[in-house]
Amino acid sequence: MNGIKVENISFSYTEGQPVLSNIDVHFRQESTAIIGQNGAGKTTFVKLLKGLLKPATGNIYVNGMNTQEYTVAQLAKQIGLVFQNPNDQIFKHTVIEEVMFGPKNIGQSTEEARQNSLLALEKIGIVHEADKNPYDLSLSDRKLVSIASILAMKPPIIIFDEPTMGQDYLGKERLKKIMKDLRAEGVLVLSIIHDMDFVAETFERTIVMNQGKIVLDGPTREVFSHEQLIRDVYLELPHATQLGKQLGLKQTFLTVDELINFNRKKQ
Ligand SMILES: Nc1ncnc2c1ncn2[C@@H]1O[C@H](COP(=O)(O)OP(=O)(O)OP(=O)(O)O)[C@@H](O)[C@H]1O
Repeated sequence: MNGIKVENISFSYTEGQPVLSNIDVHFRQESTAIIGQNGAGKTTFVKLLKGLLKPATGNIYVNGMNTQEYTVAQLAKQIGLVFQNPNDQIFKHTVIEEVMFGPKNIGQSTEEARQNSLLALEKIGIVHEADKNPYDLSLSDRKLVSIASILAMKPPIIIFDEPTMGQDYLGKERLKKIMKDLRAEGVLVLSIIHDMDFVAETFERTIVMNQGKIVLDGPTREVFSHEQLIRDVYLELPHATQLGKQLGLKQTFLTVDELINFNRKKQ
């Protein structure tokens, strides 16, 4: 069974205070954004997918492996998680050592790990920083290092937690390309994300969480067509979607380019 199958899971940190309840969802190939206001349970959910936490009830299968029955180390070949804060992930003295740590840990030889790490750094666009100390880099480049560390392990599933945090326009464009390339290579890409324009421009599917439950799940365009529901859970629509609505158009636009093209065709 490929992808991630989540079967009716619940989870709480403190007894009697459920953080997630009755979540039933399947991730196959589509790149998927997980959105929701602060405290909705997104980070807890992805920690469960990664096997860092175990569900109180229900099961999660990662490429067929039940997370209840495997350690985080055993699951690491299947699923990588890029943490929200790169400082939680980085602890070596050079970028290349940092990126090689994960691949070596899952059994790659030093040479193989070096090759995969250099390739990952090249893909991310920071191979020229391989010998620098990660802490001499900007926060946004450090975030790229933490992404390269996961890419170098070549897991078939990669989850990003707030990848656009601290990234400027170029950083976001680069991330968008990395995610789209991964998708084209057959990697299952999931991401927690607060930047709605980035969601609209990047992901095929969007899941909306609120108070520990999935309240909307579908193709990104369809999800953003539910204007009132999105507002009810204190989220905003992407700017292009808002603009289309303000212009009185019925369609749900995801990008400004779509809106411009639509107007051109009308003229
Ligand atoms: N380690 C923990 N111990 C106890 N409660 C926790 C812990 N981590 C998170 N929580 C609580 O669980 C709930 C869900 O938090 P979580 O971080 O999963 O939400 P989130 O949607 O990722 O929020 P954010 O967007 O702010 O990161 C919140 O009420 C939070 O206070």
